[in-house]
Amino acid sequence: MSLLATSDSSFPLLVVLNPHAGRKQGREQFTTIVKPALDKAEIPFRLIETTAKGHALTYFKENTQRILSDLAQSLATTSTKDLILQIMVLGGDGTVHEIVNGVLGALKCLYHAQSEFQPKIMFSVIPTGTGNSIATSLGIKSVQDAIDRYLSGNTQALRVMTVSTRDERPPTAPSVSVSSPPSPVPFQEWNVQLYTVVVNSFGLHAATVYEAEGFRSLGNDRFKLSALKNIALLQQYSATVDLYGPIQRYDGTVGEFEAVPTANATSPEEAANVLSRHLPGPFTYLLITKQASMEPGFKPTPFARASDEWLDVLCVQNVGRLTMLKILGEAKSGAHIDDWRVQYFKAKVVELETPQGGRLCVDGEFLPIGAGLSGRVRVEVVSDPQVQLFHVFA
Ligand SMILES: Nc1ncnc2c1ncn2[C@@H]1O[C@H](COP(=O)(O)OP(=O)(O)OP(=O)(O)O)[C@@H](O)[C@H]1O
Repeated sequence: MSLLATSDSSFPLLVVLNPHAGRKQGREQFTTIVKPALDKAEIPFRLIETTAKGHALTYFKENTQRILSDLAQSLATTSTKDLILQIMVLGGDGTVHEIVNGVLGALKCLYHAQSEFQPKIMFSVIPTGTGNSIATSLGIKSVQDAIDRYLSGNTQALRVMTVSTRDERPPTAPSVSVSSPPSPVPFQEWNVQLYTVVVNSFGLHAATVYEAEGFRSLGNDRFKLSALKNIALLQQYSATVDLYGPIQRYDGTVGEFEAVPTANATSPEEAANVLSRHLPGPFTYLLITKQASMEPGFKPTPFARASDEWLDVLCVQNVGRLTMLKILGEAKSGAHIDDWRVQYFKAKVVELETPQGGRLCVDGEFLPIGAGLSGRVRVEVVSDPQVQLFHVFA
């Protein structure tokens, strides 16, 4: 998709610079590479430098309506469907996550009044964070590469996931049982807590990200150090996970995803519509993501695509230290998915429930999970066009 048809060259590109991301080199990268490139291309921009955690979230919550109204004025249009707002992010996935949540928080109230309100938000992600999962999954190799892709104008959808918890009303669905998985609980009973663009994780991955914050000065190595520490003290995380479908599972013998077989299916069509799969845990490692790579050289869900409607679910249940080390070692290239102890699914909805509570890592933030059915958490890919506004220069 090219931007040339609908963007307004006089409206400034918003450049959001997180000076704290990665090894704190964002400012330098901006001054030496990004700004000269934008100046050379005569692209006007407005710089927003974040000053603290949560700044980008608050900024976009408070200012998105005004920014879009200024953009509409500059385009002399009344149709919000024509609006394309470009945001260049010098930061990592956490900064993109804050902006997405800020924009959607700002637009929520407009939707009651105006069902047609669907601007497009185009991100240019300049990888100056640590993991840079979005940029790495797109194959972006450097700051210059990201700028070149911005200037070439090709974009693709950046599908958003929701993370929801149950509301306070008493449950109407049957409680979970190992022998018979529950039906998905109707969406009206769920409250969206957060929007997420990269990864939701539980178990070792969540523990690794949680502790890696303390090793920020090490750059990318902070994840390796934290992972090694958590593998040395490896825990199994009690939970049950239900996948709702249709569901596909990667089959290493053919190198493809296949519909999850069911004992009762009488035809391939029926098998393709398997609607649920119950995983009893305990979990060593669980990722629910739309990105193929979490960081350069780490490709846990190699078939994930930011632009499609699938959740990629990587699941390792109840394995020991050596097996986990082997699996993570092979995940550098993506070869781990051929290991029989790794379950790799595609699903539409994932629900997780823990007996004693725990924490879900949501794009680097941490959502506490309550114990039992009332703490059940649900992840799904958004199909609502009023939420699915985001695109990324690819
Ligand atoms: N000026 C600031 N000082 C301190 N923290 C900030 C500042 N601006 C933003 N932050 C916070 O920095 C954190 C890290 O940002 P971000 O996630 O983009 O980088 P990263 O963690 O290095 O990269 P990645 O998420 O790709 O691994 C975010 O939680 C963000 O809220």
